[in-house]
Amino acid sequence: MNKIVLAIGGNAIIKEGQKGTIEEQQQNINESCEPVLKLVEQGNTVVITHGNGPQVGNSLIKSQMAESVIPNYPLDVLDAETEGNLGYLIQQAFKNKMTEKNINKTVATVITQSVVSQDDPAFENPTKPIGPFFTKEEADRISAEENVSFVEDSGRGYRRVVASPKPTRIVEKEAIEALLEKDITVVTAGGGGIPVIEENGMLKGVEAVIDKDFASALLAADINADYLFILTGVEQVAIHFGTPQQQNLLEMTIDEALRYMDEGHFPKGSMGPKIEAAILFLKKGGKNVVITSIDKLQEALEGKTGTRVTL
Ligand SMILES: Nc1ncnc2c1ncn2[C@@H]1O[C@H](COP(=O)(O)OP(=O)(O)O)[C@@H](O)[C@H]1O
Ligand SMILES: NC(=O)OP(=O)(O)O
Repeated sequence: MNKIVLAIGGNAIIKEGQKGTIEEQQQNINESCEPVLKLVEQGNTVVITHGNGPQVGNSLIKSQMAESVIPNYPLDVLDAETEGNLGYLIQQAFKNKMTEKNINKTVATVITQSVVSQDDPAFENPTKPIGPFFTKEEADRISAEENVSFVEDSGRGYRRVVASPKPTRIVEKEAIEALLEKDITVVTAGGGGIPVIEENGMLKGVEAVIDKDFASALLAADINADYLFILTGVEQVAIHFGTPQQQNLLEMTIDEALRYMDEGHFPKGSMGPKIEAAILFLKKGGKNVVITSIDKLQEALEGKTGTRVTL
């Protein structure tokens, strides 16, 4: 049977147009359980990673709005908060579904730290969209008042952007492997893990949000996963996305992917990192990487849909 890493986008947990209440997030996570549990029932070892873009952006707004009464928290601590609270919601939803189906397994969340380089140029060039979507007028007003940057996000509106350095090491990798050896379903690398730098061998949090696709690719390669599924809002990656010329892709080689990237088909804050993460996984020795939506997981595993990136 296979070891499968499933990376679930933060935008699948708070969907476009939703405010992000806990009930909405629980409902969305519940909907994700069925296809994932099917993999567990088939005997696969499953690792669930997830995004935190909408959630950590919301936490940042909450923290800033409450600043006059309680201390503001740095972004790494907010990353940790979202990794904890989403981990809780995910492990509870999966455990309940397993109980319903008489699957006697433990689900556990591992809070992870992801080491990044202090010199990563991403600190000077914020690209990671977080939080809610705003109109252009709202984004212009907020950026003038608060000195924060916004980008247009795949035709869905404007979102605040923060630095997103590349993870180089998952500190808690051995803990994850130990749980997998005990056949425990692991939820981990949430929000890409908490960004930390190493100074004289010591770890220290830094203010950023790691792309969970990169952290998932790194983790999947490090634990020798057979499959990395990058699950997002679309069934397949496309060129000319969102235009009348849109063409969905069942497969593309790394060279084709890099050419499409150069031609601007994969935006930096959305599809771009997924493609780069897929390439990273393959270059680190990974074999199978597919980008698709969670409801198409089984069909994608059978090669019928999704977009497979190949060497
Ligand atoms: N070339 C493309 N092909 C398919 N989807 C694309 C493309 N370019 C941008 N997108 C958009 O990017 C989204 C994935 O990015 P995002 O929602 O930020 O990821 P996540 O699911 O990790 O939160 C897709 O749902 C789609 O709306
Ligand atoms: N941290 C992260 O990659 O979050 P999203 O998947 O929500 O963008």
